[in-house]
Amino acid sequence: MEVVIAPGPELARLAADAIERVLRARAAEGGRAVLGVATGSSPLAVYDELARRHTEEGLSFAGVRAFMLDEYVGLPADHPERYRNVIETEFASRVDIDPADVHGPDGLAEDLPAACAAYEAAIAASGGVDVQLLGVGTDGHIAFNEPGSSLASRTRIKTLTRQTREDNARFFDGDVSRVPTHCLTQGLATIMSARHLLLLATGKHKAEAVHQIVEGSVSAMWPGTVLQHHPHTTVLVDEAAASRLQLASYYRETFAAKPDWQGI
Ligand SMILES: N[C@@H]1[C@@H](O)[C@H](O)[C@@H](COP(=O)(O)O)O[C@@H]1O
Repeated sequence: MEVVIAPGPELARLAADAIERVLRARAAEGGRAVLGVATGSSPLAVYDELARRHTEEGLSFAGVRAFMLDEYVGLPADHPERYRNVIETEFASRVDIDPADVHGPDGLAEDLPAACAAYEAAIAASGGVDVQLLGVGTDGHIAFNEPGSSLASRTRIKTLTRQTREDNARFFDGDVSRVPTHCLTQGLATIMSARHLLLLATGKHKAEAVHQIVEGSVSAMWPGTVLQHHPHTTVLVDEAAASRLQLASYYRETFAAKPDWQGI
């Protein structure tokens, strides 16, 4: 696991660099990159940077396929907080990706388990996710894999914890009763199948989760700790989110000594 401690705008640039590298490498070999996209506030600066590179530098997302991490169950199709709409607003509509290439679990399906299985099959059929953006909940959840999630889980229905619903109430006029109670989420094993994981966390409220994920024991109680088993995870954090890391000076020295060509 590689830990990078830097100011927010620098983190967004590094994440965009990693994504751009994959896009260019796939395009050069005549293939199609597969991008894992996430909701929440953490990836927003990355989408801003990717949109800027698209507009100002001609970075193209034509042919790129995107897979979302999760979706609320039951939010109406036109609800602005439906994750499909959030990704459309924050990312897809700002670049040249084909809307038909943006996929998410169908939280309005009549048969939700079948929708979860279909989503797993679609990810597999794409060849798998090249680079996956991730945020983290204050309780250490990634996507919507709440504490107690099986480390071997695949896309499925989950019940949201009170904590997550309270955290997300800010997107629903501060009214927790309007936050859906259920979601469909990629499982931890689904996320672990991606080739490169980029976890972004900023702010003091993420410090404990970041500490657990990077330095704690692997446990379903802190679902993000499963990332310790991934061969290529990059944890991008600002000073506040890094404030509980025991080996912070080691991570800083390691990154500062890294040659320019190595990237993240
Ligand atoms: N399902 C999403 C997660 O994917 C996200 O990581 C988390 C943290 O969001 P934020 O980045 O806004 O703190 O929020 C939600 O629960």
